Amino acid sequence: MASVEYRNTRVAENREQIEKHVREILRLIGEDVDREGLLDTPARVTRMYEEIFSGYEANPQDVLGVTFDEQHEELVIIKDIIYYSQCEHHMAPFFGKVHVGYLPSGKVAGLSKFARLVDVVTRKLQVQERITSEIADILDEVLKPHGVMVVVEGEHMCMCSRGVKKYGSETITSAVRGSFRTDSTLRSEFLSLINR
Ligand SMILES: Nc1nc2c(ncn2[C@@H]2O[C@H](COP(=O)(O)OP(=O)(O)OP(=O)(O)O)[C@@H](O)[C@H]2O)c(=O)[nH]1
Ligand SMILES: [Zn+2]
Repeated sequence: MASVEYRNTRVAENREQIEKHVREILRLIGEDVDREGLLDTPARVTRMYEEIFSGYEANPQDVLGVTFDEQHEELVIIKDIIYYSQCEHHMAPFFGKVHVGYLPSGKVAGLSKFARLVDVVTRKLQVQERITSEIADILDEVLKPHGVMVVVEGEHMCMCSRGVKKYGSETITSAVRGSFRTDSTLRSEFLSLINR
């Protein structure tokens, strides 16, 4: 599989209904839905949903695509993979970076596939902890490596723009599988390389 750009086809199928409901929300918050600036907003929001909720239809295992045999059994790190997601509590954006490290056991995946995996796991309603463990579990399942470690950094708009309003606070989550669980030197090597 080369580059497949996923879209949420359910959103496309239900376009009219979604647009109608967005328009209704605008009306209910006190907006003039007929003013010029808002006329195309329901359609724009619907198109945006096709994109930001495109993760529902992808099979994350397939996204890793072609894996190949390679006898490199030392640490491989793909760091600073940017993601944008929506928190399932408020439907507010949260975003940041994913760092992945793994110890291959004879099978590696194309580097871009890690970024594609991050895209499909994050482009749906999520919580940061689940993003972290889903990525670790999928890599563990597909590549069957000696070990995997995933670190996710995130800034949550539901904590910045509303509620506690703590702009700039950062959430860091990690998940370890296989040898990363028991080998603290390996974890330290991974952390020092992603923080260098
Ligand atoms: N653990 C976790 N919590 C999250 C994530 N995204 C948002 N939240 C939290 O989900 C919680 C929802 O709490 P509720 O008390 O039901 O909602 P709320 O009244 O809007 O809470 P406040 O944000 O404290 O005003 C909040 O504490 C959010 O900060 C996430 O990715 N992981
Ligand atoms: Zn939230």
